[in-house]
Amino acid sequence: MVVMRDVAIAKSEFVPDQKAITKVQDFQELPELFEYCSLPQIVQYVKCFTGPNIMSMHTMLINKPPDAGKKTSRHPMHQDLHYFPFRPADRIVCAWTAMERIDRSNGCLVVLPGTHTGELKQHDYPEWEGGVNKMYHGVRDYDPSLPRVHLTMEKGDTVFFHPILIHGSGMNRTAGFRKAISCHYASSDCYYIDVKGTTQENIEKEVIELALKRYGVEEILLKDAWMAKGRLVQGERINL
Ligand SMILES: CCCCCCCC(=O)SCCNC(=O)CCNC(=O)[C@H](O)C(C)(C)COP(=O)(O)OP(=O)(O)OC[C@H]1O[C@@H](n2cnc3c(N)ncnc32)[C@H](O)[C@@H]1OP(=O)(O)O
Ligand SMILES: O=C(O)CCC(=O)C(=O)O
Repeated sequence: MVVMRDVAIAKSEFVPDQKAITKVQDFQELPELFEYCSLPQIVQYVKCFTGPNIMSMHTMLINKPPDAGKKTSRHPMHQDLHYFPFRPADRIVCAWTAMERIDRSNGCLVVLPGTHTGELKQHDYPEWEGGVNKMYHGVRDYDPSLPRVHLTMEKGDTVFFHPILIHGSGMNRTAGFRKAISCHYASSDCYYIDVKGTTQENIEKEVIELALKRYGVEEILLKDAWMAKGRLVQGERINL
């Protein structure tokens, strides 16, 4: 499990530690939270994309904090496939469930409809004055005039989306912590790719640096990190 703090709040001396938490990632070994990933109400839709052999690859409990005034609570527009060294993209899907009412005031999801039919684009850190959270890469070039949809969701509403869909989320302008839970699923028939020489090389480099710093692990590839995180939800574990 990785506990992540908002960069602006983590660097402030005045905020109690737990008030800085922006997300808990990789909860696949925590039964109470992992129950979300196998809920029949969710899996019945996931199966339409993955088929019967379903792996959970990435889990997040997102706790977007009240913005500290630096706009770091925003999540830049990105494509999740940037982080994933496995394919095909059409066999990967994200389920994202609102744990309370989420609208523009507390930083709802923003999507660019139809972009899932495009290509994976180059991602980098956005040039934001107030700082950017670690590994929150954004799409370098997308057409800012494309129509945007802000997803207002009620507690328990779930959205399912493709890993090439360009999406992000806005600033939390309220005093509350905006909560959502999500799981990225993939078919266990998916296969790993080598990201060397691709646009994903920069995220692999960061993951390798983090693995060395946090766990003292040397000589890993992006796919090794994912192999360790993946967990079977249903069916048979094949390639992943
Ligand atoms: C990899 C899979 C992604 C899947 C795709 C889904 C889309 C996404 O969610 S993208 C975002 C993914 N982000 C991540 O996975 C990041 C995971 N986070 C982490 O690993 C840690 O929280 C990490 C490395 C940022 C901080 O680790 P932690 O052990 O808490 O650090 P800590 O010892 O307190 O602080 C170390 C330094 O990092 C800084 N820091 C703390 N939090 C952050 C942050 N959010 N961003 C940037 N710097 C930070 C601290 O201020 C400190 O700086 P300094 O050395 O200058 O004093
Ligand atoms: O919950 C959010 O604010 C955005 C989550 C997201 O886009 C992601 O983690 O990929």
